[in-house]
Amino acid sequence: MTTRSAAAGSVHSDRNRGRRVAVIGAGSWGTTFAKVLADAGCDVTMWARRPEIANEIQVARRNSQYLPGVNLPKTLTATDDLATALQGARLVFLAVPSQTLRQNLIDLEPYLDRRSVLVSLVKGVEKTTTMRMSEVIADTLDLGPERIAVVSGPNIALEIAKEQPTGAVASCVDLGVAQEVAMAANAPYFRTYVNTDVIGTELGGVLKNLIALAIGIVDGVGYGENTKAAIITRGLAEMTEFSVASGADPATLSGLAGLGDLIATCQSPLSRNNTAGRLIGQGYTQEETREQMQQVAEGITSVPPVLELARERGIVMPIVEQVQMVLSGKMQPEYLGPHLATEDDVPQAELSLGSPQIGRLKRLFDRMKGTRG
Ligand SMILES: NC(=O)C1=CN([C@@H]2O[C@H](COP(=O)(O)OP(=O)(O)OC[C@H]3O[C@@H](n4cnc5c(N)ncnc54)[C@H](OP(=O)(O)O)[C@@H]3O)[C@@H](O)[C@H]2O)C=CC1
Ligand SMILES: O=C(CO)COP(=O)(O)O
Repeated sequence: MTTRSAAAGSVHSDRNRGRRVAVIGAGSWGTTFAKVLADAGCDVTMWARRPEIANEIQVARRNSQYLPGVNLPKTLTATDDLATALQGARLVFLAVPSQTLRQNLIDLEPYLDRRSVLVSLVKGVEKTTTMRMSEVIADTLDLGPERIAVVSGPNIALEIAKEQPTGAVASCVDLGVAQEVAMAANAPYFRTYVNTDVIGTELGGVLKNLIALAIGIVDGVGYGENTKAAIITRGLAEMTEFSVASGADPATLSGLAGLGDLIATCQSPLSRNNTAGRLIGQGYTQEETREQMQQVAEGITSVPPVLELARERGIVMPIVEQVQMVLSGKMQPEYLGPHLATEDDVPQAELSLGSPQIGRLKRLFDRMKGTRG
């Protein structure tokens, strides 16, 4: 079968001819995004922290650990040396775990061109600071917002690596910079749109992971489509309320970076968050689930900081609250639902909460009464 990138010929390549970009991180998303950029005609160098991964990409055009069966473009190069990866790169795409990003930025700063734009592909929140990734970049590198962009959307890596068509949003407060990022990431099978709502675009990617965990949990329990549809619908309401309270435009949450990504992640068995939730719903502990997962499931780490921010902002997130209770072993997975469980719903023996927590849940439940579905 002719691939879309081969069929499209040089139209995309011409627009990006000579554009040097770097991708930091060679897991499933870093490698896939590097392929998108290369198929869009950019001159891409990936950085892998393990030399054997860089070597396999460079020599065999494969990353067999993260993208089995996928051939990578010949124009893609890889290295385990940060200075080489960053040399001359105007756009630097970051595809590392959210909890390591700060240290990765500290490591790469000496080699960074002061005119470079940093583009986060990461969908998590820093646990220790509750910062979004664009905030971590600004904080660590002391960059202005016009030098920081994010890309997010319904982007399950393996599907895109196989050139199945989809889209994403590139966002920066400077529309010109968002357009530059989008131009670099427009491949025949990957269309990148633009907006200037960095907060909404970024939070869409963070929050959908938490709802996907809830979907996985009820799937693991054996509940069907009604339960999942209700969780997705109410989940989107939670995502939107939280994001708007954080400064986002609500329209962003009904676009590719919100609803689009929510649907993809909640429906796909390839989603790591969905998979982690399913294991927990089947009765594995959080620790056992982490051990079984070979890849990053950002949602598990993001739950506590998101709830902390929600409380600060006076936002009620019943589904995320319940995910937290299940993850911490305080509620059995079968009691998770689209509404907030209270002690009236859950037999006391199944709910190992202290009385302050029950009081909090009751207060949240009271505030939920009359909420539109
Ligand atoms: N996969 C997907 O479909 C999508 C993922 N994302 C986001 O992309 C981000 C990266 O995830 P993804 O590529 O999927 O994760 P993977 O689990 O596939 O890969 C993780 C990558 O991070 C590297 N890594 C781990 N620890 C460190 C560290 N301390 N310093 C530097 N690199 C490290 C790993 O290197 P090593 O192999 O050496 O361990 C590996 O390259 C996440 O925030 C995720 O939410 C966004 C959209 C889609
Ligand atoms: O962000 C993603 C899809 O857009 C990938 O989701 P997972 O991290 O759950 O695999």
